[in-house]
Amino acid sequence: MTTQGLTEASTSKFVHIKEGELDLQLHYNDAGKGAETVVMLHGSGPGASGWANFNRNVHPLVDAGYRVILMDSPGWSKSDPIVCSTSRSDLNARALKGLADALDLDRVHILGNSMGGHTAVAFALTYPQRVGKLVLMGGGTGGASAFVPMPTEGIKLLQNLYREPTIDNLKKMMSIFVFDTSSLTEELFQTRLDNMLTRQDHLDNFVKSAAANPKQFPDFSARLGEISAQTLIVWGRNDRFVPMDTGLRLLAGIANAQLHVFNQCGHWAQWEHADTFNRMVMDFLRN
Ligand SMILES: O=C(O)/C=C/C(=O)/C=C/C=C(\O)C(=O)O
Repeated sequence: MTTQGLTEASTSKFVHIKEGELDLQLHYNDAGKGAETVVMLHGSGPGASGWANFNRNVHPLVDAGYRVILMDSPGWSKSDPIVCSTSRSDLNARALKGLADALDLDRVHILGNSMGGHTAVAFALTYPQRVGKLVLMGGGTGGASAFVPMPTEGIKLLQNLYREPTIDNLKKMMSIFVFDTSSLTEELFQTRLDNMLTRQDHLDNFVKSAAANPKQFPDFSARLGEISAQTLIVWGRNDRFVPMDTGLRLLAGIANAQLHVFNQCGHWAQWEHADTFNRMVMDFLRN
């Protein structure tokens, strides 16, 4: 199949899920028709969505023969709003279980970015039989860094942007989000700002959630040994949001893991180094 014509609008779908205490509508994008499915999970920034995070990764994977599902987590984009006062990683994992059940997907590969990585690990710990391979980028577990003060400078800017969603605060955050800021266009800023402001309820709920439970992403370090899935960990050496030693903790804990570190790369490896990243992921999934 060739991906010409695949757009956010042409792949956009909704589903109602009931999973434990979760009873809500999820938005997702569904692209490609392969026998194997790759689920992509976005990060926690304001205005993030599956399509915003992975628009440089969907087409190559669809062309390589995979079905690609982008799940918008509860509280983001076109999915229903929610206040989370417990573990956001586990809440998202339950949402993914509901989505996988609704789509009749027994087993999925999961590619998670930042919060999406935390969610992928939570899913692998709770539903190990439903996981093929894992790709974790700039995320996988919460917990303290041995080297960098927490919250990091990036997370402080992200939280500030949730509280005051202005173009200036967006630009401040984005200025340390990626390594090469010359790749950020006014169009990208404007799209992201529009995404954020369309859902003031999501912004308010994120702030409420953080007030109710500042540790939205628990530290899974002690349980990483339970994960048997083959895992590719990808990090940017210049990540100022989730520090690189989190990747080393994942590598130490997950037995079948390998780590790739991109130089000159911030928190968005899948976007900043998209071509190499896509080749690496396809090679990892294939072998
Ligand atoms: O605080 C954490 O551990 C996780 C932070 C994130 O998930 C940040 C992600 C930001 C994006 O991916 C974005 O597109 O804004």
